[in-house]
Amino acid sequence: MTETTTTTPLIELKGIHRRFEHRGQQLDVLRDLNFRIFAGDQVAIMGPSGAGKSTLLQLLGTLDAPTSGTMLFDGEDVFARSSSGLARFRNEQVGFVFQFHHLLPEFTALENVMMPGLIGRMRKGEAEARAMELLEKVGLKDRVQHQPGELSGGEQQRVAIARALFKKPRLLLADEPTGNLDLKTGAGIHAVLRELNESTGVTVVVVTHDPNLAETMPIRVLVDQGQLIPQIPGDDRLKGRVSDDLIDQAPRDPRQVAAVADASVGADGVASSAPTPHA
Ligand SMILES: Nc1ncnc2c1ncn2[C@@H]1O[C@H](COP(=O)(O)OP(=O)(O)OP(=O)(O)O)[C@@H](O)[C@H]1O
Repeated sequence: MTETTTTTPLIELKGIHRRFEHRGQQLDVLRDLNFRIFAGDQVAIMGPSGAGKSTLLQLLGTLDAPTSGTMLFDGEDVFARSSSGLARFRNEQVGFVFQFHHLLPEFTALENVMMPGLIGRMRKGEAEARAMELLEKVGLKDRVQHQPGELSGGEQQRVAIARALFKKPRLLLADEPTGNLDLKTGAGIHAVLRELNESTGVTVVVVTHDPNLAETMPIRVLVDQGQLIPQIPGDDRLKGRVSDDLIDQAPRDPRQVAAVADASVGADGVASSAPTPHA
């Protein structure tokens, strides 16, 4: 579904900076990050552990806010909203899928998927019909009455994807959705995400460690030194999405980045100095 376009981006990140402060130390995870995502894009975000992938995804989903910078969603400065306005934004526009599916174990697949509708006071019949349609789309028509414990890991993740799409969000964010799965099952999950992107037009952004899975997504970016650069230097598909001077930038040796990130983790397992220290 991805193509270079001149229309208004669905999301525009402008000069995003995210600094964490921990025990008096500052950690600048994202630094002057600029990126555009267009409606219908399929984006893979890669980068070594600690580079800031989850931080970026959390910002895209407004679960976290930048220290400075702007995020426009369909032209609107979303972080200018009140906290209830942000909650409404998330509820209406964003679906989340995480590494661990967070399904309710005592409910069936169907009930899990229709839960957002029931919470939102949708009529039961309507919620059920929508959930059935989504479960069919993710290939689980024959598993609707199974509880999560009676489903495989890949099937559970498909249920989580169906649930994330229940409210017809325009943006689907997935943080390592295959991190807990073997390669073949993970490939199946990426295929489902691509099919849903193509059939519903939902914009998909996936964080993944796995280069094989990332390769199935047309837009591939790397978090490197707090910015987003193409995974493949010179990748024309990034035109209009990252600034021209970053398009040809080659990533640093990932082992170097990982080594710096590891060095930033203190004995308590929490980052205590910056992978990209603030001068
Ligand atoms: N709330 C926080 N307070 C302090 N430091 C934080 C906080 N959240 C994240 N960090 C630090 O920010 C850095 C980036 O974290 P993030 O989770 O975004 O990395 P990641 O690229 O997703 O890593 P991984 O692949 O291991 O999940 C890490 O060094 C982390 O310790």
